[in-house]
Amino acid sequence: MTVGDHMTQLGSVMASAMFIWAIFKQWFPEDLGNHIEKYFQRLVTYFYPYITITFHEYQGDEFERSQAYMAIERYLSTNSSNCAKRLKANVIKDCKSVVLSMDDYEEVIDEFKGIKMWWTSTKSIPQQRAIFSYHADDEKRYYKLTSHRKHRDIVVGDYVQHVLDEGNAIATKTRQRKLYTNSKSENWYGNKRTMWSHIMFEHPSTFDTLAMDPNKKKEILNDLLTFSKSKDYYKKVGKSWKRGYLLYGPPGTGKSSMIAAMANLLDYDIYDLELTSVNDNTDLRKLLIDTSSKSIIVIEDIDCSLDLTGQRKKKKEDKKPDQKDPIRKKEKDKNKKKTEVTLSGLLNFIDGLWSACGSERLIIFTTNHVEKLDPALIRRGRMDKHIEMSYCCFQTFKVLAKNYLDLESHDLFATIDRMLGETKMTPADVAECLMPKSAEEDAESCLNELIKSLENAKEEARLKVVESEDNGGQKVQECDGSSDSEDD
Ligand SMILES: Nc1ncnc2c1ncn2[C@@H]1O[C@H](COP(=O)(O)OP(=O)(O)OP(=O)(O)O)[C@@H](O)[C@H]1O
Ligand SMILES: [Mg+2]
Repeated sequence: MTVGDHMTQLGSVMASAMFIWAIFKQWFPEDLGNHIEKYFQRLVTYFYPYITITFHEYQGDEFERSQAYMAIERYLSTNSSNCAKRLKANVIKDCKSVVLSMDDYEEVIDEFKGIKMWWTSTKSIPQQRAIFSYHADDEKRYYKLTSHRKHRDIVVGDYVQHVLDEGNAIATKTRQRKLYTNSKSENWYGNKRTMWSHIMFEHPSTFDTLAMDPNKKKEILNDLLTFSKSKDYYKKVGKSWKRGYLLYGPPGTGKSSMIAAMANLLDYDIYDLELTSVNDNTDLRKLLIDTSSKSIIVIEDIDCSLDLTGQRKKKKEDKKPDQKDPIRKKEKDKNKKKTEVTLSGLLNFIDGLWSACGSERLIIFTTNHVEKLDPALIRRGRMDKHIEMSYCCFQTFKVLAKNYLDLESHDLFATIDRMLGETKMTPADVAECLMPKSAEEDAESCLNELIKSLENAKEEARLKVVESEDNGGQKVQECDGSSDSEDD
């Protein structure tokens, strides 16, 4: 008879004895019954030569699945698929791969340093179902590890750690990156699980496809790689392991593409934080606590999200209509009424005590108007690196030409070089010109289209200057003639 059979038989004898005792217990006074049960348990433990450890899927009132449970699940999924007879299939990565794990009540045997370990996956179903529960179901799953008592130290110490480490290593290898976004505070219904919703993150942008000055690109790349390897350094200097980036520049210069490239480089998740959906500073803190390590927390268009900019500035500035971006202004006004997140709340989110929960995180703000931001928000230490994403220069164009047309040089490059120096055009607009619109369009016609667009942009810019000069002249005359003009 194997140890496994022995354990099963002994286990069932003990279980039967416990069952019989449960029937008899009701005939005893409560105190006496509890007393007998205590000694009975001790007796069972004395004769039962095994130790059993359970790992529950949810611990206490936590909404999140236990990290240990998930690590064991992954560890056993590599192990159990060979031995277990009943398996659960979990389809991942757009139905491209299947992860198998032990089905409920299935048992597998693992071996560690010559010692046998029995794993069972079990679930308990509550007698009374909750009328309303946040969990998808009320069944409580757990893994039970059983081994011989004489190996207790190895099981509790080395083996459990080995399983958790292996499980986490498998997670890193098979990790699917996610793009999270926060739902409106009023839709959380007190349930942590509804705070962030996510989709799989599969953005194709990389540092190779990102068009910008190669030296600047290399500097950012090194900065990111150094950060990701600096766990010990941050600990040594007493800083939490996080780094802030401010990406600024006109629309279409590659700020969002840069964030995607960063996530792809470091294999991080992205939390796209929509500040206007957050009710107040308390909710902001809850969201922060619920983000994982190895992630990028992004607040796009920070100047439009909240009135974070005007608090320390003159009121007069606020009263001016946002003529440049009326849609964003309207949105901003609408949202300002709903959210009570303040600048100090946001600063606390970035580098207050709460920000130290979790580690290995990037916090990125993007803006089209860096000059509008409160200096406190972007000072070094909060936003450690300020990166300007600007209009297309010749270096940027060369990366786009290589990516979009497979061209490293061409006779027309010299003309484009000269024209880019004279005209402001975003990489997004340049990329649009370089993209062939039909099968007949070859590289040269794309370059010619770009030259035409650059000529048009130059002419438009010239007309704007003439127009503004005319308006300026007119305004001076108006000011001379009237004392109650708007600017006064
Ligand atoms: N530097 C760049 N390198 C490569 N592609 C770029 C770059 N800038 C813009 N693009 C192209 O233009 C599109 C728009 O760029 P992106 O969304 O990154 O701009 P943005 O700076 O985030 O704009 P906004 O300020 O409006 O959010 C991208 O999908 C990409 O195809
Ligand atoms: Mg963007």
